[in-house]
Amino acid sequence: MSLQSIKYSRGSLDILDQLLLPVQSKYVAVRGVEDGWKVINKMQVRGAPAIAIVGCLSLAVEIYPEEFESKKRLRQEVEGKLNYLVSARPTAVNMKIAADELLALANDLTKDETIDVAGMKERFLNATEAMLEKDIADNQAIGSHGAQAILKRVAEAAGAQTGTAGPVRVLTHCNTGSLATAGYGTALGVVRQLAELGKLEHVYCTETRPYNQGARLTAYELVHEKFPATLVLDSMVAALLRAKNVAGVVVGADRVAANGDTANKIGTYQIAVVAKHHGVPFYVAAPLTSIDLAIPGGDHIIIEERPDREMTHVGEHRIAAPGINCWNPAFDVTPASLITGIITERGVFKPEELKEAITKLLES
Ligand SMILES: CSC[C@H]1O[C@H](OP(=O)(O)O)[C@H](O)[C@@H]1O
Repeated sequence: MSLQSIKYSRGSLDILDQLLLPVQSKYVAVRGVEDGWKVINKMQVRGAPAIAIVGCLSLAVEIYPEEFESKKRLRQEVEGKLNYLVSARPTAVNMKIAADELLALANDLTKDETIDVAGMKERFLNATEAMLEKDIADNQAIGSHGAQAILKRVAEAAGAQTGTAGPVRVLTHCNTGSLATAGYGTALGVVRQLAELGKLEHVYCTETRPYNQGARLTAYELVHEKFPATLVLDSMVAALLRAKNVAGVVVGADRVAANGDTANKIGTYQIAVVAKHHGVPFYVAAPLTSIDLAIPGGDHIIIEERPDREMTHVGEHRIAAPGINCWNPAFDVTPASLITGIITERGVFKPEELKEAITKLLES
């Protein structure tokens, strides 16, 4: 059993093929950008942060053995390959943000007369490799901020001191753990932190049809960690919140707009509506690399639509009537009005505070 979604050393990249989990744990070699694009598009690797990291590392393994005639030639190669990688899946913003940052670095290095083409390539490789450790550190910070926010909320509701709250029951959707990131996870990082604090009574995970990230991946992680966990059907969330005293919902994000509207796995919006009805706090956990201040609201987010076969078949087994039409958006948008807080590595923000707070952080 492995929870390491990405194995990298300079010149070598392997990803855990998540289409085969949980019954088979098999790594697939990614030898360059073409392989990187394919494993992202086919969802052999998925999860907004993991998509960006695998995409950028696929470029790193491609350029590592190459000798470039000039810094301009290297920059041209980097720009073309990064734009190609961004096209693999349109909704998560992390790959686009990483591409923009790496292209800005390539532009700066091209102009820097103190660095030759070999030095530029080394600096570029170092920048892509740094994404792995930074993502894990960000996720641990998200976990800490998120756990404290949920416990504080529970204590306030009970009129008690924050330190006395819990243990709590939480619900999560899709997979936002080590299999969606470089490690530890975002929303599942909050669950891990609650468990590390001894404050996790129970975690419920939804199956997350049709790719079943919850049943296949999150359940895999929770069993691996020996957390008290229960799998529920996507259709059970209302009954669960009514019956099981869930203290909070925490989900991930693929793209958070400037006003806090959040695109996440299909079904998230529905859970947020049910949480509002039952007075259960609803949190989004996401690194700053999932926040897109360039778009004002959720209506501007492109929602990926995936093949009908993901709905009509489970593996090779057909479960839907031949000939039926299907609608298979991979994500939906939860309006900011349904979100209690957005948990980042720099703190927890109310949606209405997000744009100003993140702008200040990015300028500091
Ligand atoms: C920390 S992963 C964020 C996000 O990505 C997942 O989508 P997919 O499995 O299609 O890549 C899901 O929406 C997670 O919440």
